[in-house]
Amino acid sequence: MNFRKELKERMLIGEGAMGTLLYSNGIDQCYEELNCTNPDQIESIHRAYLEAGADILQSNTYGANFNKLKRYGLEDEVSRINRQGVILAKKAAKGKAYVFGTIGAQRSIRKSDLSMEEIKRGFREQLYSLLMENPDGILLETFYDLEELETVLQIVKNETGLPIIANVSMHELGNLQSGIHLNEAFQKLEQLGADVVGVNCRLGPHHMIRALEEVSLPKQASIAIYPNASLPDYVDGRLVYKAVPEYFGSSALELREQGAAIIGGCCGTTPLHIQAVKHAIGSLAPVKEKFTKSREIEVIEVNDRELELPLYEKAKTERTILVELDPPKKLGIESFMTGAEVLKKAGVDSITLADNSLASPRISNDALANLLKNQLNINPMVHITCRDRNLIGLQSHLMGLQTVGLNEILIITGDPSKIGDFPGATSVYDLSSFDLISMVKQFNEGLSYSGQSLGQRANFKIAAAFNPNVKYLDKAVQRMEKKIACGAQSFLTQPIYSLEQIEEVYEATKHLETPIFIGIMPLTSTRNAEFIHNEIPGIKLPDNVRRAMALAGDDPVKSRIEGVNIARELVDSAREKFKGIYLITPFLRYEMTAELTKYIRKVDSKQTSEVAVHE
Ligand SMILES: Cc1cc2nc3c(=O)[nH]c(=O)nc-3n(C[C@H](O)[C@H](O)[C@H](O)COP(=O)(O)OP(=O)(O)OC[C@H]3O[C@@H](n4cnc5c(N)ncnc54)[C@H](O)[C@@H]3O)c2cc1C
Ligand code: MET
Ligand SMILES: [Zn+2]
Repeated sequence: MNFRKELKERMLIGEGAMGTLLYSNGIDQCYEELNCTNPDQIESIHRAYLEAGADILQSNTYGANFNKLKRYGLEDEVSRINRQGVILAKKAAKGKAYVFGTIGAQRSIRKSDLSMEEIKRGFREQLYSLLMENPDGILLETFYDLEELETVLQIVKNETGLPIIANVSMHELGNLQSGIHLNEAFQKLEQLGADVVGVNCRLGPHHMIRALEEVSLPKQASIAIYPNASLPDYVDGRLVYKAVPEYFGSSALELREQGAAIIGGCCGTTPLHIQAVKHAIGSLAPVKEKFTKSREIEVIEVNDRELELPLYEKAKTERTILVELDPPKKLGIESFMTGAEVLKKAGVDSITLADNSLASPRISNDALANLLKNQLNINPMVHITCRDRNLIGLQSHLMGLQTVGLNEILIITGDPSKIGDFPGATSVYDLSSFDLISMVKQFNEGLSYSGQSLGQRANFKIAAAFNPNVKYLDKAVQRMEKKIACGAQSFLTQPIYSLEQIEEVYEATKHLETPIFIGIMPLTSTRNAEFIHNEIPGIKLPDNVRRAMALAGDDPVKSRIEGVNIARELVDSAREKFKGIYLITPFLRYEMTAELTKYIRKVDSKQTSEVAVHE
């Protein structure tokens, strides 16, 4: 038997599911451990697939790497489980089928914290264990992350001359997680030396066929397709797949027409599915040519609804004042709307609305932003955290904001749920602030997260957060630079309380062209000052500031005056060096931020007239 030769001459059939078959048999443990604890069961499943017509068996070692086995306390068993996996498949194959050593991705569909170094280490250990038992090839599967697959493929290429099947998994139809199209992914994998490039899992035959229609035949490599039985259904807390083997079989013919040379099955498939494939494709040869549908590139219109200069552009050349006015925590928006009106009259350029700041629920900021826009003709800035919405929610939210013309947004990670009123709530964090900034930039190019056309370009103006209240300012500046590289167009800082810090921020960021809005939040009382000084991470108030607030004591009027006076001093220093000022309204006390706004406008206009007199 010569795999590479046979692959060009006739269609080959792969195995079907192992994991979901064991799961549907009621097994709920580490499937790969069964290679050692219940070898007969694994061998008999391989045998059932062989009898159904499979030409390629794959070892039951999909998740048998250090990082996944560790979850079961089996990290010391990597070698034994993998070696035993190949031995069992060989025993079942009895020389009548090829046996490939299976290696599954370590990063799954969700973002994982595993570094590439950890992945490589785990991968190498698994690969060496499989190779000890002389498989006929290596099958890499369920790789949502192309970068991970490219990395491990290179390692296999360096370690062995055995045939390699490299299977990605699609995110949206035709696209991988990173937005790259299947056709390009196949070309890259072929260039790196995969004998077979393919797709497995997540989608059923229908979507695999549709995706292949836009994929051309590779120059050298062959194509493998391992669809799931169907899309999964969620019944009584378990994932179940519709089992229609005949449909699976007839789909195999279409997959062949679209270029597949190997057809197997992934989740939800059974020996009956593989038998149906065998009946359908018999001993046909793979196609040598095919019609490739051109990719539908929808016309992306440029959205030209720009009415005002974006805030980040404005802040490059003239004084720009943003004031944060947070949505109320209770129903009833009278004082919020009054506050917004007062701030508008005071001369703010925009009102920014936090997204459930401090991880506690507030009236949704997009609803209030809409009211501000429509009722008060204010162009608000909407904060968006990565905490409360998953990848679906974030994309839908952005499309909604774009549709109603709320394009000024501030992207932040978001305070974690555990600090807020519902500490048990999930902090989603499907995306980091860097990822979300990149995604919005991609929206502005007319593409969704996974690279599908949105039909139009969005026109978001992307602000990001800069926290200078950290031990190492240079690290925070590096994060800014990374955010700029992702697409950030301006920065708003955490509140700053000392003149020295304004100077430090200026020195540390003066090389950047991206405008910075310096955050200033007036203190409201001595208690407020002491809380910030003693409990808020990273913030230390200068002694004179704490003393001044303490002198005002419990008197609310004196405290307000003192709070505004201290903020004025900070404003004076900030306005000399930065055009952007970001005033944060404490506890809906908008009269304080309105007073500061008027103050800035007044001193600016005074300066302008002084300059005019000199001229
Ligand atoms: C202008 C502004 C507006 C905000 N609006 C909201 C809001 O609407 N809703 C809300 O819930 N929260 C809000 N926050 C709070 C913010 O989400 C938290 O401060 C969050 O922890 C940091 O988010 P980020 O996007 O600035 O940080 P990112 O740069 O995305 O950092 C994320 C995490 O990385 C770590 N990190 C950051 N910098 C460093 C560093 N120098 N060294 C080591 N680790 C680091 C921290 O753990 C941090 O939490 C706002 C903050 C700012 C500055
Ligand atoms: N081949 C593996 C199995 O059937 C891959 C599953 S994809 C999550 O268990
Ligand atoms: Zn699968």
